[in-house]
Amino acid sequence: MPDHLTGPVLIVGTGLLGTSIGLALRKHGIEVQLSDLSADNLRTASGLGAGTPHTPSAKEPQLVVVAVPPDHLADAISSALDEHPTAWVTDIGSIKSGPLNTIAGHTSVERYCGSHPMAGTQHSGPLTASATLFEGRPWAITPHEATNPTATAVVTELAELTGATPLRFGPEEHDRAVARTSHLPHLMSALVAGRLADAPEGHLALSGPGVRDVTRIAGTDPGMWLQIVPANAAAILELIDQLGADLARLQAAIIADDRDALQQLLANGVAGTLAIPGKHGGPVRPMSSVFVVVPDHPGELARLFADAGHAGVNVEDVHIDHDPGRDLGQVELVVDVSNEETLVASLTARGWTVHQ
Ligand SMILES: NC(=O)c1ccc[n+]([C@@H]2O[C@H](COP(=O)([O-])OP(=O)(O)OC[C@H]3O[C@@H](n4cnc5c(N)ncnc54)[C@H](O)[C@@H]3O)[C@@H](O)[C@H]2O)c1
Ligand SMILES: O=C(O)C(=O)C[C@]1(C(=O)O)C=C[C@@H](O)C=C1
Repeated sequence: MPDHLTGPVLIVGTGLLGTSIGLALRKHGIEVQLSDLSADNLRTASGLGAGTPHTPSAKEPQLVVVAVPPDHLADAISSALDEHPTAWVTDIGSIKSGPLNTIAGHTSVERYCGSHPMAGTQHSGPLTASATLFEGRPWAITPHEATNPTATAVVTELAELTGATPLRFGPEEHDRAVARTSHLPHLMSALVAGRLADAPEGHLALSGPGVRDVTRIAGTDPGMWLQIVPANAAAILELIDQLGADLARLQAAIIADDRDALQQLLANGVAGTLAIPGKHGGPVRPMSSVFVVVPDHPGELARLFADAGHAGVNVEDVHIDHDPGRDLGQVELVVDVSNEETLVASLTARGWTVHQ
């Protein structure tokens, strides 16, 4: 077996993640075989061009990527090691220690190296998959003590080929890290969104970008999270304890109108947002938002992006808001702060209504 990624790659589980990995690998001409318990998802993924359904006569895979729901990871990794005795095996599940502990006694466990791309959306299933899902995102590579170094190298190459940035973590360290960066944020988003579900009539008409930013991920199908949370309970509970203490401090500060205490809690939040690394794991670059009023007609967004392109400005992020009751939308273009004035001048000259 070559010690770098040549394929074929067998993807087990053709949902959002599995199909996105297949699409990204096909762009590099790597042979991708697909399998799934759901014949519908398998058909959709292969129809989208993520690979071809795996058959018993298919060429032996060099690498198996297990992309099934968290509760089924250990069984699927173990089956992959049994059924493909010459293949390296990885999984891309959101938690690493539990599945590893279950398969630790497998006679071929050295062929397994866990991994976890920090990329996703609030949707599941193959239909919303994208070849570019992983671009610029971190991808944890989590070898265990007995992992063969070639398995680690091949899985690292998988992450790189999809455009992600591979980062090495031990499995337990990984689980503690994602409790903070993924699991707690998801649960808090769900709790804040839960306060909206029983809002008095009419109040939600005042939903601006703030509440949308905080609650987007709460819209995810709870199925995956019902499996992730118990699998990382200890690390999540430790953070909930800390957060509980913060909430008590916040409550006390508000009751006592203690501006200093309130300032400290808010400043901590600012420090937290600044600590998040930028794209590709680089330092955070200062960004600016340019808001553009866009008529709610076909083709207007394409025209706006083309005009931003003419200005020579790279749009780093986009958010779209609809103005309730009006035939207008507001598009927030997030750009490097050094490009803000150029973009505003260029879009204004081309007839757009722009706010900063
Ligand atoms: N969605 C995300 O944001 C995200 C991000 C990173 C990692 N992950 C992890 O990736 C994995 C897949 O998540 P997803 O969002 O693609 O889920 P998904 O629900 O979109 O897809 C899961 C797929 O696995 C199939 N499946 C279930 N059990 C199977 C089995 N035993 N054998 C073969 N196929 C099986 C299902 O039919 C489905 O097609 C999960 O372990 C999740 O923790 C998800
Ligand atoms: O963007 C999103 O929708 C996600 O929540 C993706 C996200 C995360 O960043 O927390 C969710 C769970 C996965 O294990 C990895 C990525």
